Amino acid sequence: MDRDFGLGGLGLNDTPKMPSKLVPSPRQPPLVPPTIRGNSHNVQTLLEQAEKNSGALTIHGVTHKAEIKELDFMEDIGHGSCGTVTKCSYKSFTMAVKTMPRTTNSYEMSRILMDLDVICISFDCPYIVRCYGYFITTYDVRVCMECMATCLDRLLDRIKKPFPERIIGKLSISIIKALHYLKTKHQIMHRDVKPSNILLDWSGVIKLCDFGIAGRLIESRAHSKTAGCPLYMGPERLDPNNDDSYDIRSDVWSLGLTLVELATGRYPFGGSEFEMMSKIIHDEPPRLDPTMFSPEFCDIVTCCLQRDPTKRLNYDQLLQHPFILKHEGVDTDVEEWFADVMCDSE
Ligand SMILES: Nc1ncnc2c1ncn2[C@@H]1O[C@H](COP(=O)(O)OP(=O)(O)OP(=O)(O)O)[C@@H](O)[C@H]1O
Repeated sequence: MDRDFGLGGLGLNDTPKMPSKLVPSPRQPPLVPPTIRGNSHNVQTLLEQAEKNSGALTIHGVTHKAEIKELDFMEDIGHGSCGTVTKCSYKSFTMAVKTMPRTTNSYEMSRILMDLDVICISFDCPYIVRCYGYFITTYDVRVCMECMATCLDRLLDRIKKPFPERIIGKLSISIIKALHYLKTKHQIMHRDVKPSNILLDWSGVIKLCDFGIAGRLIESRAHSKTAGCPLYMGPERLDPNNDDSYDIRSDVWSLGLTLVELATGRYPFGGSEFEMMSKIIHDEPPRLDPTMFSPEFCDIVTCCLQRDPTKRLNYDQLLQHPFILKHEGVDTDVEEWFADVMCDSE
């Protein structure tokens, strides 16, 4: 694979060299706790380590020692809870730059470092948005990424109609492979799978982004209950009576809800946020209408949206599911569909 960032962000190359707790070595068992959270000493140390590679941008295999003033602002892309994303150019090369203000709050800082860490170590996954490098200044952290065309929630908003099943088939493959990669290669779960964290580029390539609240797995389980958007959390993460740990199957639930939202054009629960969360915990999980969708599609959604996490399929099983196998074998032109819907919605 063409590897665009030799920096590997935080001093990482093909093999992570830094003995940092920020970087789990794939060769060791996953057992680095989510160390950086809430521990200001750790956060400071990790930040100092990361600063060593600040300004190294690797584009088309060439590493440039860049300065922030060489980034030319082109336009705003959007804002999230952690920062702002803008389109910039560096020596005529277009990038999306996510700027996150530095803060003295070590939890917030650990989110920024986690986002940076995961995107950097995932350079070899074609289903995760690519990082060219980053800048750490006195005031903020700026992550330079490949510039995608849009995220799926904005696209839904814009086209105001559901995505066709064949497109959902293709994007399911990419997202399941991205999540599977994070789990098997880095022992990480995403914890914030939702349409706004799935990006699409103009050639129809689909990628996962936004790793600020990703969690390290300890003996395959994650422990922080608070991280993530509650509306996409599995019932086991919302239920106050549940113990504090959960596993990748919580991301499988979030994936299932995302598929329903894309297939129907709307988030499946209504009411206030509290009512929606209560429905997730107590009501029957959403299902697709079998008169409108193929049996395989209805089935994969049912397999993801099981109230009992142990009944949900894991990634290996999802990758073997008939819905995924069917769409892997079909030549679907996502690029053409995307160009058409963008044109129709102008
Ligand atoms: N690499 C990228 N290329 C193009 N657009 C991007 C890229 N990364 C993020 N965006 C867009 O920028 C906007 C802000 O993204 P960001 O990840 O900061 O927040 P979010 O995911 O929307 O919200 P939150 O962080 O609260 O979950 C989103 O609309 C997202 O689609």
